[in-house]
Amino acid sequence: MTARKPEQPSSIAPATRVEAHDWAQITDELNAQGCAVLKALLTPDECCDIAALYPEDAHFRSRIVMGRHGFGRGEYKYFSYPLPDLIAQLRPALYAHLHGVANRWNEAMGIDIRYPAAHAAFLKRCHQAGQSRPTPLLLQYEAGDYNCLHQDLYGEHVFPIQVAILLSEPGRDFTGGEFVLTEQRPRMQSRAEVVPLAQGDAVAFAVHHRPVQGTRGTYRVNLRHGVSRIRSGQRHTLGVIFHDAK
Ligand SMILES: O=C(O)CCC(=O)C(=O)O
Ligand SMILES: [Fe+2]
Repeated sequence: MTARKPEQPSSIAPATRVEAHDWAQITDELNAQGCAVLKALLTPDECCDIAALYPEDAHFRSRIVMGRHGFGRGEYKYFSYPLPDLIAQLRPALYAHLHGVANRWNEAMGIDIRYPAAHAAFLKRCHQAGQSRPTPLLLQYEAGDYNCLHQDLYGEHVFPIQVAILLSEPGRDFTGGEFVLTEQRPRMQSRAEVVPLAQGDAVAFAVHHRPVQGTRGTYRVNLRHGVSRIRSGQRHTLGVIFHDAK
């Protein structure tokens, strides 16, 4: 007789794990700070499995060497459709919890675009406008690499929140390489935020702008994200962007 193995977190469907997070708190954090962390969204095994896809070109539509474009140093690859199962499940599950925040941000900023409840419906809108190439990406950094501050805009249609998942363990797999957000406020100096992440943690953050409640009403701030220099080792990230690309 074989002993039954206790249920491993990795046997729980990713969409179920998304549900288990405290979305009221994540929503509050996003509204207050423009970013929120989802602890242990992926298990260490899942992180290793996804990072191990990097050399397997059959999963990807293109490879970008950041130094060639002035994006920093390091490289990344965009997945092709169909996405690996785990990513294909996570993307709509995360979107379903984020579209409400996105709609309230647009309302507060006086933007009349609204996002449908289902990711498939939003993707249809992107695809009909010619944005049909998948945007989930896998990034790989070595010692000395970094990712310059940027915004992931790929056409007219933009979902205003994206998610990045750290696949490597800080201190063990790499040092340095902090996830950084900057927020540019109108007629004021910029604010920086460093987001501490452990392996498997996800950060949800504003893609390009968000509303901030000031004393004299709501104003719009402009955000960028990047990664500080990797001091040693190797760092992998999974990027989940909800709009597709031209
Ligand atoms: O490597 C990171 O943490 C940032 C990745 C990134 O720029 C993205 O997911 O859009
Ligand atoms: Fe990015």
